[in-house]
Amino acid sequence: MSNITVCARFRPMSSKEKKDSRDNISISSLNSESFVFKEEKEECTFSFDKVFYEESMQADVYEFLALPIVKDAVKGVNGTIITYGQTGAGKTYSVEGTSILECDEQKKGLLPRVVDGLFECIKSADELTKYTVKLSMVEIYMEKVRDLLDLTKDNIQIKENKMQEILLSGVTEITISDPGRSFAKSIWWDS
Ligand SMILES: Nc1ncnc2c1ncn2[C@@H]1O[C@H](COP(=O)(O)OP(=O)(O)OP(=O)(O)O)[C@@H](O)[C@H]1O
Repeated sequence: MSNITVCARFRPMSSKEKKDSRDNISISSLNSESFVFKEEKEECTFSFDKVFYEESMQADVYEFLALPIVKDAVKGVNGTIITYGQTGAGKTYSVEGTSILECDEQKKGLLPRVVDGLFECIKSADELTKYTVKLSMVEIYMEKVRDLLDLTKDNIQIKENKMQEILLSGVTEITISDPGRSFAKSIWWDS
């Protein structure tokens, strides 16, 4: 498997989209890695590491895409998860779920699952290894990095150290000791 995994996810169409949808455009599944996009007489096949179709569950996306990254992180390997897509495509749903405070197990997104998974992996790791879990939250807006845990830091600089690690200089880091606390803290800081 390569170092980068790229997946596509379809979400169910809204009632408005169903009403407005054009008959001359269709998407058909070939298998779990490819689909065919058809417009008029033109056909195009798209292939990914995995395609999550409309009926895919949040747990499927987590297990395929995020769990390997969580397991690697516990072994000291850096990982990143990026969602990309036009407005309304389903990025927030995939990452957070219907709400970041959502209790519905099925609809929980990647973020709460990653936090739970991280602590699960740490719990089952050997007792000789000591872990520290820290949380930072930033947003990039108009080319500036803003610290969401301290809004006075509105122009955080991205730097590289001698070990070629990318750092957000001066960003707020809070130490997290259990999964529940990470959300309580981030929500408390946010409000
Ligand atoms: N896989 C899914 N299953 C069911 N509903 C979904 C799914 N993905 C997205 N939705 C719903 O579609 C709507 C748009 O999704 P969402 O808000 O996640 O889009 P977004 O890409 O984050 O948009 P924006 O860039 O505008 O913030 C929401 O009502 C969301 O609940």
